[in-house]
Amino acid sequence: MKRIFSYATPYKKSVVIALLLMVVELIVELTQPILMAKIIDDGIVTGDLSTVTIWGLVLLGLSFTAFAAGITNSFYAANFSQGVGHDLRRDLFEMVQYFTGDQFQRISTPSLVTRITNDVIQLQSLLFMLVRIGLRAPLFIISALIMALTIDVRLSMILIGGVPVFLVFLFFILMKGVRYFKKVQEKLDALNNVIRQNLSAVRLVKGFDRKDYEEEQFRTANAGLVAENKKALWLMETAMPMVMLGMNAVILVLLWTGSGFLAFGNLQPGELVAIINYATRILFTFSVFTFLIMMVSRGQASAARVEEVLLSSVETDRAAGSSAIEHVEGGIYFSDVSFRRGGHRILNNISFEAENGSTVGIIGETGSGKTSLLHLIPRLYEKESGQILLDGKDMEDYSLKVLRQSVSLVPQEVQLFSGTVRENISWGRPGADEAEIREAAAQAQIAEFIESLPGGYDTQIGQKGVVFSGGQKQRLSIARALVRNPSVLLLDDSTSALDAHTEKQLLKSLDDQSCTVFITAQKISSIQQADLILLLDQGRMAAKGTHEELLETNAYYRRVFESQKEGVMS
Ligand SMILES: Nc1ncnc2c1ncn2[C@@H]1O[C@H](COP(=O)(O)OP(=O)(O)OP(=O)(O)O)[C@@H](O)[C@H]1O
Repeated sequence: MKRIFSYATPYKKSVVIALLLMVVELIVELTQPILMAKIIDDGIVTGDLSTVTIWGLVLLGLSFTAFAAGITNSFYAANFSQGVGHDLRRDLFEMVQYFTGDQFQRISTPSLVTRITNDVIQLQSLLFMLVRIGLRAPLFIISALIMALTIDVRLSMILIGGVPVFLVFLFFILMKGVRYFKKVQEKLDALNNVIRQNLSAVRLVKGFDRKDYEEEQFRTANAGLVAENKKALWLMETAMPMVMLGMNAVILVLLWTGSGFLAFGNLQPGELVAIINYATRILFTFSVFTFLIMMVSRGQASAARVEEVLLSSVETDRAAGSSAIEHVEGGIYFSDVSFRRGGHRILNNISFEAENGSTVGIIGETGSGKTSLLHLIPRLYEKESGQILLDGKDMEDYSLKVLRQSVSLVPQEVQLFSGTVRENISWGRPGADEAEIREAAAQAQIAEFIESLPGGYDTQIGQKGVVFSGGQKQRLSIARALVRNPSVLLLDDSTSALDAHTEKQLLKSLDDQSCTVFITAQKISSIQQADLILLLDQGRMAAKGTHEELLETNAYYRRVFESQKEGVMS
């Protein structure tokens, strides 16, 4: 919670004003029973109507003051809580932009969505209630007890005796509540996960006729959320009546003892009314406390989840580096690099050198570690051991900003955005001019197709526009990477959907680029012309060299090449 509270600093003024107004409300509330006692004892009992009128008017005036203070307090409390919510969402979103692959694996995407939206809303509500009644409730209980003591010590002791019992009970509820609400938020993550998976694979679900299975998954996740919510709410809903029951018992004891004191003339009727009034208000405050405890329980669970993301900054800051190196040429050197994920060694002692401006082909069976190797270059993942040099300097000496501006990755799963073709290409480098966008499209061998569209570069892509084929999408995403003028271009199986002719043209065009190009592929023909070919086998470097060298020295490479050649010819 500490980190969350630090977000209150810019809203100090709102908090201070809200708290001052809360004190006004508190003072009025505390004086009301005393004024009532005065009206009864000095006015009603003695038949003095003018005392009743004067103090009655004072009571009315004070009530209006409390009303105005309450409304204004709400306004400042809202200003404060909404402001903190806004800042939290902003920082969480920014933090996620710097997340490494491992961090995304640790906190899933649906969970991040829940944290940035729902968890922040929980915290906003908690902060609002804290400023509105959070301090007022305990302050009122303490001051009301003191006021009651000034009226009658004997009766007040009965009241004071009941308070610790309630506090222990409420603490127990708080501890249980935090556990329950943590589970509620986890179930919400699980439900979001099911919805996200279903929506992103909606065509697959229809194609495979898996609607019933998906509905069952949703029903289970939905029922899980309801069950945890019920548990948490049941806890809170039983706590409130139990507090009421206890406090009513205390009031009964007060009335019974107080009537005895009245009969013996040891107490004035107004004094008994005032003490009962304080007791009733304390009772009400305890019931508000129960509600507040529910919010604190829920807020604490949410705070822990939000802070987990915010505290990732330590990791991110470390990864971000603080180097002054601004320019990247593109020479890459791997020395004995190993990489581990989910407890498994994915890459083992990989070593190679890619000269600046050269083309490196990476080939190997599915799951051999090609994608993982590429992801180590822009530091989307962190290596376990070994050394990666960029232009002869340790990769970790570069700031993430410079590194990722110089290295362009075209991922295996192509991602286009809603918008025009032009916007999709210039997304790679905002500010790229028309000539640069067209040049990147030409280099990616997609310019001709774009120009054949009725809207040209203004054609809308996606649900409301043209749907591109797999190969067109691949080329568009290569254009998006090329418009950045990268020093290192990483193509992860990005030519797999192209026909042989287009692929050849594209590879030739890439060969003319001055950047270092890494291409992973299943087909040897896609990387045959590379200056260096890396053959991976279960995360190990099985062989490396040019196509001719590998044909000569590596039987496995030769066999694969022959079988692929036959496949093409047959
Ligand atoms: N997040 C992860 N957690 C654990 N293991 C992973 C993770 N991502 C990948 N792996 C494993 O790492 C190995 C290498 O995966 P990688 O995607 O790098 O292979 P690849 O050669 O690119 O495969 P493909 O040709 O199918 O794309 C695989 O065995 C895969 O199961």
